[in-house]
Amino acid sequence: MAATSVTSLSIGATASLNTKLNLFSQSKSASPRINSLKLQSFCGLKADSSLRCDSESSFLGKQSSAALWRHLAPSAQRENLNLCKSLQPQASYKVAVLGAAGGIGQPLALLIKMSPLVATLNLYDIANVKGVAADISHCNTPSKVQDFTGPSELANALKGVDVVVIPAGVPRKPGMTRDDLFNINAGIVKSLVEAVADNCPDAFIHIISNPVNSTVPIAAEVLKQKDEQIQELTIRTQNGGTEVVEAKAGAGSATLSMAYAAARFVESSLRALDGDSDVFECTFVESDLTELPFFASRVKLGKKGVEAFVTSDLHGLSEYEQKALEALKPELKASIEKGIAFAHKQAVAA
Ligand SMILES: NC(=O)C1=CN([C@@H]2O[C@H](COP(=O)(O)OP(=O)(O)OC[C@H]3O[C@@H](n4cnc5c(N)ncnc54)[C@H](O)[C@@H]3O)[C@@H](O)[C@H]2O)C=CC1
Ligand SMILES: O=C([O-])CC(=O)C(=O)O
Repeated sequence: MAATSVTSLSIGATASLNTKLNLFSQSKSASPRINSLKLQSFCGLKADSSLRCDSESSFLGKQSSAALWRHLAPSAQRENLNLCKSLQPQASYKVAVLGAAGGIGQPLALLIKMSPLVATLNLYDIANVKGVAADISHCNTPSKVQDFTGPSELANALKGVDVVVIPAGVPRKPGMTRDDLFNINAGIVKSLVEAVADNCPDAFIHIISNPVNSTVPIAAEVLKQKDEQIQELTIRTQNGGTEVVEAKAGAGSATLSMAYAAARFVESSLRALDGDSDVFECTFVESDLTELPFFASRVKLGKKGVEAFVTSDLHGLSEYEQKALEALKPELKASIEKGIAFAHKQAVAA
């Protein structure tokens, strides 16, 4: 039997594009490290709009909850916080269970459905998840339950998710070691974590699929590789024009790809003028998406030009993206001001 000092491991806030890889393990006997602001997370079974601090129905149980409270109360007082007030849970988080139709996935989904902190519970599996979701959705707690079946629906299951739990894969049969599961479960975990990195890179990821001593490192590696790929891709995108100038070695800059992009924009403009209500393009344009007066934005085109901005594009940025956005602002601001000053000067001179 493979050595397992751990029974479940978690990876927190992983592919946040800044190598912020945070691994920690929980043995069955380990006591949880608790941040007072996160105390409400431990009140999961209480599906009520308000919680008592000595909640008996916490996942921690009555004694542990009381011990936790004794531990936290002095520091709460020191910080002059009314912890009880801060324990009002709000159903605002999105959780996904991948492998939700399985032996662990089903009761896990049911238990998560009890949490007052969950607004949306996405249940994903390669089969049989519709019935599970329908069944669980009849529990009258606040969260909305959605089902997703098969790889084509995986990305949608993960969009905007805050916490992902992965009990997908095969379990042991008598006579098997956990390591015997490696050949099947390694690939499953790899592909699921790749999808997490692509769709909710800042989510907490909890891996249950065995052998965890290998599947957690697989997940960590997948996330690191994705991180490197994103950085490479960002630099390549920033230098796209230079790549062509250098390849043409003095014979000009981008012409074919630019003509293609412009022709596509013309076609989109014509469709918008023609009344098509589903025309979206990216363009550097006067915009109030940021504090800068112009910004490259995805816009909806209509008969009168730009009809709306897709504001959601700037929501949920990873730390890497947020830093990159802040870093570009001074240079972009200077370029915009230079253009405006030039136009003013010309107007005065005329
Ligand atoms: N970390 C730990 O302490 C423990 C880990 N486990 C492990 O948890 C895993 C799940 O165990 P059970 O729920 O009993 O197994 P199960 O066979 O009942 O459920 C697994 C589920 O995963 C789904 N699945 C398979 N491939 C998938 C994919 N590519 N994407 C999404 N879903 C997929 C299956 O359709 C099934 O619904 C096993 O690997 C088991 O060894 C089990 C107990 C404790
Ligand atoms: O023994 C298994 O295969 C499942 C497991 O990891 C556990 O129960 O600790």
